[in-house]
Amino acid sequence: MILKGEELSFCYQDGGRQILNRVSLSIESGEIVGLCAPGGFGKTTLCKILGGYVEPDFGTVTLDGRPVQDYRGYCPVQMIWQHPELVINPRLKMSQVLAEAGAIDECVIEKLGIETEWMNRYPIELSGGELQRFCIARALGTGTRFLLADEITTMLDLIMQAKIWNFLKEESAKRNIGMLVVSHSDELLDRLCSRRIDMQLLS
Ligand SMILES: Nc1ncnc2c1ncn2[C@@H]1O[C@H](COP(=O)(O)OP(=O)(O)OP(=O)(O)O)[C@@H](O)[C@H]1O
Repeated sequence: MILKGEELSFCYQDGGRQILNRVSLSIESGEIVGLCAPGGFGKTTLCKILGGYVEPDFGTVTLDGRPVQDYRGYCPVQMIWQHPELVINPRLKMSQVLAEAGAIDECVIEKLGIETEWMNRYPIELSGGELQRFCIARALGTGTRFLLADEITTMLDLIMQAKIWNFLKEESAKRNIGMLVVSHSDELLDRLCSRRIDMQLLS
């Protein structure tokens, strides 16, 4: 499969700053691609558009030629956000949060170190790092083909960061999932990615 963004342009308000200007990129199944640029350059915005959360003002996002916005129900392109507390419904118990994603392989839960006891808690009763592990699990439903990982480990300690990236790398290889990894860490991108896209060179 191939996830393609073509000629993407976007600004948040009419007449506001142009965040994306005819940006094109593509990611193939099983590839791990780094995305870098200075803060505020538009990395999160690009991910939101690639994941179908926000419509571009111009341009298209397709998955094997089919517009990503056309997917109803579970979208094969899943985004993991930088701030887990902002994307989890505070009124749901963690077991219900996971149920929203449909089928998730039991070994995903296990490898992320999610403890059974946490399932019965509300989001406010978990640490940021514990919550982020639920968000990663939720993004790895069996229908996921591409993952957009937007600075997902900044709130985790170094040991947990290493565990999560090793796990995601394995999962990407095992399930042929394509991944776009947004990070300010050159070291992480060097270690993980087969190529890197510098957004400053895209438009
Ligand atoms: N909902 C919004 N409304 C208006 N402007 C926004 C909105 N979201 C982001 N912006 C602006 O768009 C620009 C790009 O933001 P974005 O979050 O995509 O950048 P980023 O490269 O991911 O930044 P960082 O590395 O700091 O996370 C920033 O100037 C930001 O202030």
